[in-house]
Amino acid sequence: MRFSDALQQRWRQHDTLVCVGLDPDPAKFPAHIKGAPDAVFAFCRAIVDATADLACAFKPQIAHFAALRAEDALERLIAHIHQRHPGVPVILDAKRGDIGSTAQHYVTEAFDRYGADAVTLNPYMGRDSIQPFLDRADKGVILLCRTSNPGGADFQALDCGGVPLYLRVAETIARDWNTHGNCALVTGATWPDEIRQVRALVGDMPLLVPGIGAQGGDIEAVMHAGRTTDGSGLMINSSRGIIYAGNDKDFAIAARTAATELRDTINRYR
Ligand SMILES: O=C(O)c1cc(=O)[nH]c(=O)n1[C@@H]1O[C@H](COP(=O)(O)O)[C@@H](O)[C@H]1O
Repeated sequence: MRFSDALQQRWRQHDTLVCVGLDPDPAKFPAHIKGAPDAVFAFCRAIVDATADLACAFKPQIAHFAALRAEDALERLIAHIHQRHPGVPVILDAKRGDIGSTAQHYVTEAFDRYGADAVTLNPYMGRDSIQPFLDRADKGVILLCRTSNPGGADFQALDCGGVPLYLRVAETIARDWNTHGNCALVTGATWPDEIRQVRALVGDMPLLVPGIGAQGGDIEAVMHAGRTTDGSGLMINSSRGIIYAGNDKDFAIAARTAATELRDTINRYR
């Protein structure tokens, strides 16, 4: 199934805009998992199995696996999600972007090696660096626009002919790059006014919104700024706020409780 169709199905039929971020950090694992063999996979699989019905997508962050030499665990985790929870799309958070010939290898990495349904990319090297991803019409291409971090404005908000650069990025992607309807944008939850401006430019294009929970983003403000007229259009990501909600034997139940609360809070403003 195309990423965009899978996402629509999760929003409509499963009534959730929650994206569960998978950012494994063994220092934060419960003691009984920390010492176990294959701890990264065991931890993430438990979170996935406890939250899949509450998720519009899962978003594993690749550096959290690669830094631990756990790429193999990431491959198996994505295969597990497809097998046990078919229909829940997986966004590989890799923030790639390079010249076209190298980009082709990043395409193979994300979609063929890892089997992801979508990938996060940095569009600031321009269209040719993204084209090989755009050509995979069934896959989601999620482009950094206005990131959640404090330094996000350093370059993204620079004046670009009377308009901040991130709005030029949003406008260009919506107008010129989205010919297959497979683009989405990253707009941080910490900047609701910017989300509102981006939404006004890009119609119903999906927005990935990280920055809820640990980074302090406000759900009500995000929903008012970014929801589409049918009350969807957003993948609201929480990573640490869900996966480290508990740190004892019941950590997966605690993650489920946190994801349920997030879904219900979001749905109050749809
Ligand atoms: O592309 C992303 O996912 C991303 C973009 C952005 O602007 N800000 C941001 O925090 N992220 C990612 O979203 C996740 C946020 O994690 P928490 O702050 O723990 O919810 C991390 O995996 C970040 O790498």
